[in-house]
Amino acid sequence: MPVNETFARRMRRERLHRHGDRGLLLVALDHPIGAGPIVPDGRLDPLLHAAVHNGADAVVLHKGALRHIRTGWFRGLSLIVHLSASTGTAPDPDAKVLVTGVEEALRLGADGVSVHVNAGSLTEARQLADLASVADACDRWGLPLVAMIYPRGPGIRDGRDPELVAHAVTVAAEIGADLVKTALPADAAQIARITAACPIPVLAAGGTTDGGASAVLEHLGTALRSGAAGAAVGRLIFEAPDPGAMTRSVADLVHGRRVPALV
Ligand SMILES: O=C(CO)COP(=O)(O)O
Ligand SMILES: N[C@@H](CC=O)C(=O)O
Repeated sequence: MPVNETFARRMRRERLHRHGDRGLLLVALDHPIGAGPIVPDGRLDPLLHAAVHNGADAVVLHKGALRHIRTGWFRGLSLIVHLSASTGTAPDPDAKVLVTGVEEALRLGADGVSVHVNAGSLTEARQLADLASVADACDRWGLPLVAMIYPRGPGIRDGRDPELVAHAVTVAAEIGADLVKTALPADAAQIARITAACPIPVLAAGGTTDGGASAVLEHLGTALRSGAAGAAVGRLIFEAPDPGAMTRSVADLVHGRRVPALV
């Protein structure tokens, strides 16, 4: 436990772990602002159903989505409200901006908040300042903060470069995040080095499914065996023919540390 953590923040951070172990599975549904609809009928409730019944600990949502889903899911799931956004069609899609704040997230019932920062982007300075102001508000309110930080920008050739990823997760910890989510490299030894050097738990992002679902599951398994504290997974789950079964496969890795049945 960090020595200067308040009772409220510690309680809320511990409560994120719905399965009583050290692993954390966040189902990330914060993609619609960036990429458009993620379900053909606009209904997120079936994905929430899949998450709550298959081992997820929390879901990540933008505030507007909360108007269109049932509250009952959160008897068995925690809610992380995502505070930042950009669209994929923007002149600079890497330029994330804050679209709501910590007090509003608390009014909405959040158990935690998340902020995305693209380290190396043209607007990195402003994104770091935004993360820092959210971290200060989280300190005031005792709310857990997840930093989603990725090396991304005009000078970044490989966003999974181990040196860049190690630096990025360190930035998140130094600014005051409780947890950091990033795209980890493929190599187990590099992941182990990154997670060992980072003072806060590192969550592995799922990432694109262009190489097939099995490749993403295999990567998540490697990350979890190499020091990742959990996973934040979106596309792998909401693009799956059976999101419930896919959530279960990831949850088995996160909570059961079992090698997945490849789908
Ligand atoms: O945390 C995430 C998005 O915010 C992870 O999403 P993907 O698995 O689609 O990369
Ligand atoms: N936060 C991630 C994925 C979700 O939208 C990103 O912006 O790349």
